[in-house]
Amino acid sequence: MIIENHPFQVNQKGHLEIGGLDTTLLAEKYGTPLYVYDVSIIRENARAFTGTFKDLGVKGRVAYASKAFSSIAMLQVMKQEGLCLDVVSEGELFTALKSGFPEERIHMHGNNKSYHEIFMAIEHNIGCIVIDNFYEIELISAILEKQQKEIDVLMRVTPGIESKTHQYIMTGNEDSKFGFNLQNGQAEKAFNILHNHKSIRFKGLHCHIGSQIFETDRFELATDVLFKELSEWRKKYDYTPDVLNLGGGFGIRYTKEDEPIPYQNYVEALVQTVEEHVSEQGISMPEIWIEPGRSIVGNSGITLYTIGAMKEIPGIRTYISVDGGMTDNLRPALYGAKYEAVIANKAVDPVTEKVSVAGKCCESGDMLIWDLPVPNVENSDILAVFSTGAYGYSMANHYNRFPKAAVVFVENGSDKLVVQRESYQDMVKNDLSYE
Ligand SMILES: Cc1ncc(COP(=O)(O)O)c(C=O)c1O
Ligand SMILES: N[C@@H](CCCC[NH3+])C(=O)O
Repeated sequence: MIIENHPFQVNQKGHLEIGGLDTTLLAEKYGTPLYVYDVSIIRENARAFTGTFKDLGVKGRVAYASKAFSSIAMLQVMKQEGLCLDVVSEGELFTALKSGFPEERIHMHGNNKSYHEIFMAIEHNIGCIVIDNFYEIELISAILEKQQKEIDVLMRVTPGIESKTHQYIMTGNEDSKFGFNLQNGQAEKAFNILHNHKSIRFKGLHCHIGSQIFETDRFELATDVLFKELSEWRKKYDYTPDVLNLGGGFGIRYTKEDEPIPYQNYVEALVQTVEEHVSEQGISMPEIWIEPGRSIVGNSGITLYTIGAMKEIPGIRTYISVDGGMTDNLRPALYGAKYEAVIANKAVDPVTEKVSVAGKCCESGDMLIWDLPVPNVENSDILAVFSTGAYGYSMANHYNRFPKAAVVFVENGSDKLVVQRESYQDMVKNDLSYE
């Protein structure tokens, strides 16, 4: 039997399966909370993007936004799929290098890159730095001079477009901490510095309008805004871009209210919009780069929890508490994000009640799901929350000194531990005594 809205099945015992394996056995083997990824879904998602560029015969790059989930094993899967990689910090870059990711396929982002981060990126000859601000231009110039090198860069611009998503994850609006503003002339000023720079190879523009976006129209609108500016720069400076990076942000299904469109549609819409502008302006087609994070890993991951305490407040609600919460999934507390879940060991049992799933942190706001329909729930049942593959582990934290959970990859019926569960010893390893 197939689970509604999610790419998983139920086995003959009535247990939820992932990648051909019984989730209750995975929970028993590795403990809970446990993040489990079906790697075949990750590959399928990645190929939906790369395959569309191939089918359209358009030169493109798909850079996995590793902020969605960065670990050595995950980046090795991205490498195997031939993707490029977006990193936003020295830590993400370090992980990429440790995973053996080809340096020339790494792109570096960040709205406040440190001297150190830029130094490391240039030292490792990464493929591209996406410049965000004037201070960064100064830092890069000084480091290139010191290392006697050149580097490819893109310039991040904010097109002044509000995407239809949560306010915290909009990035392309005018009032944004990211990038150079197109409206007030900052972008043109930066362009003049970059275009004429002796050791910066200015390849083009970058724009990312936000995350968890379901329509193609805002992406098309943002592309229109870029071409309006580019048309000016062509007339004034005889400049045409080699590359346009149109960001990530493609939406996935968390609950039945979400209606994601096929990933192919985003690539097709972006390519078509760029082609129209290119032919109108009579210039050559730039390479189109995109940076999906959530859409590559989000629906491939689930989190398994063990249900513990339950509290019924007659006439109000029943709380069931799990052995994780906002420490392994901050999204409900931070964005009011919604999730769906099943009792993994009773995946086909008839629904009898609604319960609300609480985490075990000392915060009333530590609620994972409100009003979840479930069969008769008992202590020690296993709860499986869907679509936790993106921004789960990567935003995990140590509140209340809960150790970070383990991560397991499954593919073709076999399982492999890829991130160990943290120990209490790990938790205190940087603490020093004051006695
Ligand atoms: C610059 C940039 N690129 C790519 C992404 C990836 O976004 P998503 O995970 O929604 O695809 C983000 C996050 O919003 C981002 O800020
Ligand atoms: N962390 C966010 C997305 C941030 C995107 C990065 N700019 C989320 O969970 O939805």
